[in-house]
Amino acid sequence: MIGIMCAMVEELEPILEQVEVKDKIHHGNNTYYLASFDNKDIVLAYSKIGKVNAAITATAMIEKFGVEKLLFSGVAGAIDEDLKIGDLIVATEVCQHDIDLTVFGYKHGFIPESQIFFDCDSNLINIAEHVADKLGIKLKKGIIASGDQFVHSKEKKEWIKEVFGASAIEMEGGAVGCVTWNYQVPFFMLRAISDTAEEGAGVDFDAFLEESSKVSAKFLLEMLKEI
Ligand SMILES: Nc1ncnc2c(CN3C[C@H](CSc4cnccn4)[C@@H](O)C3)c[nH]c12
Repeated sequence: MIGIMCAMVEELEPILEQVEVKDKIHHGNNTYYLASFDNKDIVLAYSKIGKVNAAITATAMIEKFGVEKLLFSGVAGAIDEDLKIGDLIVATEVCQHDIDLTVFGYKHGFIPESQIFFDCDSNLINIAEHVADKLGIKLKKGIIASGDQFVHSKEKKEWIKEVFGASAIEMEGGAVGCVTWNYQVPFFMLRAISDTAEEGAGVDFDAFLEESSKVSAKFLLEMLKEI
């Protein structure tokens, strides 16, 4: 079983429209859609915004639905200057920029018995690169940082870039990476840029959420054909 996760309903809708939904299961204040696509069994859900909600959904996908690969599709704020609105980025690693135990001598993003960075699955990244080549689509790869805040400040964005080397910013991937690392389930995350994460990002976000969600969804569905 392949799991497909998003954070917002707007990110999931363009995927749901393209798959054959067989059943809907309500669980833990989420709706899980059991579907098939390209003769593959998939379960889809949006978690709601933020790392805790994302962790709940990722855990349920694994524990209740037995997913063996978890793929995330959605939008993100750009940190790297070469990322423009509508561009795609695949996460090589994810982290949580709002974890701070530095007073105890730990690095930003570190929690004891855990790790700062969680690797995304190299096989799925390779498939994404193959699909991008086939479709002639530019696909950036990089570290994506998550935190429970919508970043709309150049100063904050630059700090996250300096401390974590992140190329993009969002609010769920780091939590999903932590869950999949703990359960040893392959994790892949694709995001399309919706804003610059600087002053005024909220306006861009509202304007480009739907369009960028479709960019990510379309690419993810192409990937599903190759998995
Ligand atoms: N600059 C940014 N910083 C942090 N995260 C992001 C994202 C990615 N998603 C979108 C959404 C913003 S919060 C939200 C959205 N709409 C209504 C309420 N909250 C949240 O799920 C994280 C895109 N740009 C980002």
